[in-house]
Amino acid sequence: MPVSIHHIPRLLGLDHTLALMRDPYEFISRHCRSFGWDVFEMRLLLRRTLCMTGADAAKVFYDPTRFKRAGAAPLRLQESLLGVGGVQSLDGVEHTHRKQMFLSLMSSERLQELASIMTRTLRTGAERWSTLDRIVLYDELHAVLTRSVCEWAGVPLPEEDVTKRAQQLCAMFDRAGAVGPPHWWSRHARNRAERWMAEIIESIRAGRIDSSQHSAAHQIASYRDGQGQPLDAKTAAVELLNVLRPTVALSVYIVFLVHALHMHPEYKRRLETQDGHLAQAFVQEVRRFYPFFPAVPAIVRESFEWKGMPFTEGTRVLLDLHGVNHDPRVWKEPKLFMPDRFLSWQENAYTLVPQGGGDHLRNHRCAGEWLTIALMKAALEFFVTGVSYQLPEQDLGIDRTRLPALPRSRLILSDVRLL
Ligand code: HEM
Repeated sequence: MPVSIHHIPRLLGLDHTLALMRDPYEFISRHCRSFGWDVFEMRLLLRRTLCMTGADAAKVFYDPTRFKRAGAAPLRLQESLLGVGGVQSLDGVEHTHRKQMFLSLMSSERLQELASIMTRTLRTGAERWSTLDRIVLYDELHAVLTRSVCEWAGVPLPEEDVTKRAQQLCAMFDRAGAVGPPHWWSRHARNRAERWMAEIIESIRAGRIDSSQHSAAHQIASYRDGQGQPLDAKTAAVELLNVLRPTVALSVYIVFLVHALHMHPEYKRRLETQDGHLAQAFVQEVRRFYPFFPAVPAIVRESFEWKGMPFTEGTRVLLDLHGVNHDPRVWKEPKLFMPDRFLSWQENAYTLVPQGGGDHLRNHRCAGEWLTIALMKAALEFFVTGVSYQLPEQDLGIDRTRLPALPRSRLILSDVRLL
């Protein structure tokens, strides 16, 4: 029996876009708490929008019979973060077919291969860092991850282009949520990067680049859809960027790993001596605890009612990913950083959703989640046993008004020494 409510929880006012942008991580859960309900209505970009939080909401949100993704992402995010025509915007069999291609890149051997490349590249980076007074880790990681993922994905990257390409890949996720000039730079960066990727795809197809058959570039260039058709070069470029861009975005999580090690030195000591269970638990808690991707959008496919709220066909809906990860009904002391909670955790596709929920193939859950965990574990090992460093005086407070959130200092390291 659906629960009925007499008054629809609704935010008063013409539009709430600015309020959401000012407080992207807490906005939805704060209002759900004040309404005492898991869903409320507001206006976003002048459209009626429903915001939902909690594990039950995640279960409904990831039911593809109720929601679709075509037309869900606002144009400004397509022009910067996502691109047009990528897997994020597909539904049904077309989505599953293309998603399968992404998931086929994620065998455990391939994940370990990228983890080894990244560790090697981190060591080379740290050799240079050891000659400098101090470094800003967030900025340095962009080049490390760009080099690593290009090598792994079969994308040739001349040394003289590393800085430029790293800046372009970073701008797509680091400035996408901004307004004004930083957002325009993000769009410009996407245009340049898509042209670069389209050239790579065409060169592979013409046999001018001999990339490994297993590489992401080769797989995307030779992908055929359900009708046996290849992707046009622009869409293939968007999909190759769907591998490169988020891998460089791991710089955010690696900064948070080092931040967490600094704030909780007892874990550093335990990680030096304990087996992989604690490393896995530490990585999971970093993904749960720190703010990264605040919410995801979808569109109601056919009208239905949930918790007394009418979900009318065509309405935009936001699922509060950060709020689900901090829901006190599921997580004891959600605002405390406690990796031990994951030592006995039962895997659940709807309570821990930093990279989306549900099923990786059938739903839009992040295609790179296993890769993210593998690279975070490799980075954790490097910063625990591979290198020593100091954190000089700096502002380590997390700026939650920017997207993605980051320590205000972007994490400054000094006295770096390879061990
Ligand atoms: C850096 C950490 C990462 C975070 C926080 C993250 C987060 C997310 C989120 C929230 C979604 C959307 C889920 C949804 O729409 O329901 C997503 C989708 C996706 N992610 Fe990630 N991601 C990360 C890393 C990666 C990596 C490393 C890759 C690839 C190598 C990747 C590839 C994708 C793709 C292709 C999709 C679209 C999936 C689909 O629409 O079916 N992500 N990610």
